[in-house]
Amino acid sequence: MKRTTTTTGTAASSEPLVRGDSLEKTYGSRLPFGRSTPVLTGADIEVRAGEIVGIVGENGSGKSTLMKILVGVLDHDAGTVERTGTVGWCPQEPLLYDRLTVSETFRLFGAGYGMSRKEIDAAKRRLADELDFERYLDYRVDQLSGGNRQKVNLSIALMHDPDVLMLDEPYTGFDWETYLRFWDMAQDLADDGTAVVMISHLIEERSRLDRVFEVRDGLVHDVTDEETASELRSDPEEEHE
Ligand SMILES: Nc1ncnc2c1ncn2[C@@H]1O[C@H](COP(=O)(O)OP(=O)(O)OP(=O)(O)O)[C@@H](O)[C@H]1O
Repeated sequence: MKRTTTTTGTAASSEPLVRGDSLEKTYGSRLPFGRSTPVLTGADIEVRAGEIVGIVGENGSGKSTLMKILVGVLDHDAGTVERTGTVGWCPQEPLLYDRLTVSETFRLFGAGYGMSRKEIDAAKRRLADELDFERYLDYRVDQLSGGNRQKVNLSIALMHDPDVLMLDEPYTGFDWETYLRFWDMAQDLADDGTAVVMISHLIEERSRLDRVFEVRDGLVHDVTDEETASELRSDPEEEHE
């Protein structure tokens, strides 16, 4: 099974790696005669190499829908998506097989990514060390705690060193230390030229994001400058100046 979506071409620094233009998506009703739900009505977004981009917005505004369309796992009704390079996706709900062990999970996804046995093993050791789950490598996925399952979910998205990393609230269930380690990893990846796109709900982490896009009323708004302005407004030191 493959989680990557690949097109030809390599990522030059600060070139757009993912671009969505005029994206539209309406979900059909789950009930007969029920109402359909228009979610995106002409959304534009561009993500460049080496930046950490946050996608924010109210519950139900369409953040996950937008991300799934950019990853390529959900069809859109209109508009275009362009991707360059490989994509890693960490969905909100882990898409893991309960009956496989953690090591077997790495082997399965690594094979899907086209990695050699040696590369898979190296990635597994590195990520298990960084996210501190070495002692669970022989556990079955259904025996893991929620936080450890999420660590595996994130590692699977990262293991093939993708050019673009799409993360849907990747730290749900992480303890504080793991959360901080996660951010170090995200920063290191961005420093190496990976484009990191993250759905975020935490005001606290806005300062870690290079750009912030808000999904609102079916569109994507670049609110980076508004965020910076509101941060300055709420900075007590600024107020005393
Ligand atoms: N498969 C589906 N079928 C029908 N409606 C859906 C489906 N998936 C999502 N929706 C609806 O589309 C809207 C956007 O959902 P989405 O999950 O993209 O929002 P979100 O911004 O990621 O929300 P949250 O912050 O709660 O995770 C919601 O009204 C949701 O109920």
